[in-house]
Amino acid sequence: MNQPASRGVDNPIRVGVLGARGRMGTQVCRAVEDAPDTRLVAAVDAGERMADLTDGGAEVVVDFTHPDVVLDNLRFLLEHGIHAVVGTTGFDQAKLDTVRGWLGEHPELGVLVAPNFALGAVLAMRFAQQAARFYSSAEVIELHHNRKADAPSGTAAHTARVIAQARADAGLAPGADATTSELAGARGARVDDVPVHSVRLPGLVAHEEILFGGEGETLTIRHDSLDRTSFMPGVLVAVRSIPGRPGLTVGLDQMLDL
Ligand SMILES: NC(=O)C1=CN([C@@H]2O[C@H](COP(=O)(O)OP(=O)(O)OC[C@H]3O[C@@H](n4cnc5c(N)ncnc54)[C@H](O)[C@@H]3O)[C@@H](O)[C@H]2O)C=CC1
Ligand SMILES: O=C(O)C1=N[C@H](C(=O)O)C[C@H](O)C1
Repeated sequence: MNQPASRGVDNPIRVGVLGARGRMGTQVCRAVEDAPDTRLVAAVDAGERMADLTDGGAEVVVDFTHPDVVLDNLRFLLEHGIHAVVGTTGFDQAKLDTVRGWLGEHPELGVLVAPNFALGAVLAMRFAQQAARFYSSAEVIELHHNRKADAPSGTAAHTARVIAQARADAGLAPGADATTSELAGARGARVDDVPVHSVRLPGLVAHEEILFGGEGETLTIRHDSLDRTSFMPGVLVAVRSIPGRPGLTVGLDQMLDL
């Protein structure tokens, strides 16, 4: 009986990159070229030929583009039988449901949507989920470089949702405070009732603090990506895993043994 060929140096995974000229895309191209078991077969940016992905025989495409274009990209990939690893942010429940619907027509394909590929950020979200039921109040502060397109960050929004869900699962009401805002926005934006604050400064890369408050104590969980290389091990884990994970996976934690 024919066994599927195992992947490695002699049979590398053929990878395409969308957003290939961007801050993340350039790093992903380099990481894919440097890894022994992956080969970069197409690097496509805005206005360039999507057909390069199919001509190059891409099996997996990594997307770091823009929230406004990522769904169109995904539809193209699924229609052409290509698995997707998506780092682009801006995925709410409606967008995830759209992708799930498309995957229903392509049950053999896998899509990972991950708000953050840095190991420490994934752990921080997991720790926040564990802490949530022990504290009445939580707030998220995300800090990023000033070229970032969106606010709040995908990671902060996901973290807030995870905290809210953990509280709801434990039967807890969201924490209250007595403050009246004198100025709109002074208490941040609300994601599922968790306040989220966005800071944008040149010099920053990607940072998140999750603050919990209870009787006479606080707990702060902080993660710092100091360089975009921090995301690359997670991207490569996802590229290797996604061909064996049909359907929609949300969060890199699903592919790690946490
Ligand atoms: N999940 C994660 O770990 C991370 C996610 N991100 C997210 O990745 C996305 C990109 O971030 P950056 O690389 O910093 O942005 P960037 O602006 O440096 O790069 C985006 C690139 O996508 C290109 N692009 C736009 N439309 C395109 C299209 N239709 N097809 C192909 N390419 C297209 C742009 O020309 C640009 O080169 C953002 O949503 C950001 O939040 C960023 C870092 C880590
Ligand atoms: O745009 C970025 O830089 C980042 N985007 C992601 C997000 O919005 O959470 C991940 C990381 O924070 C870097």
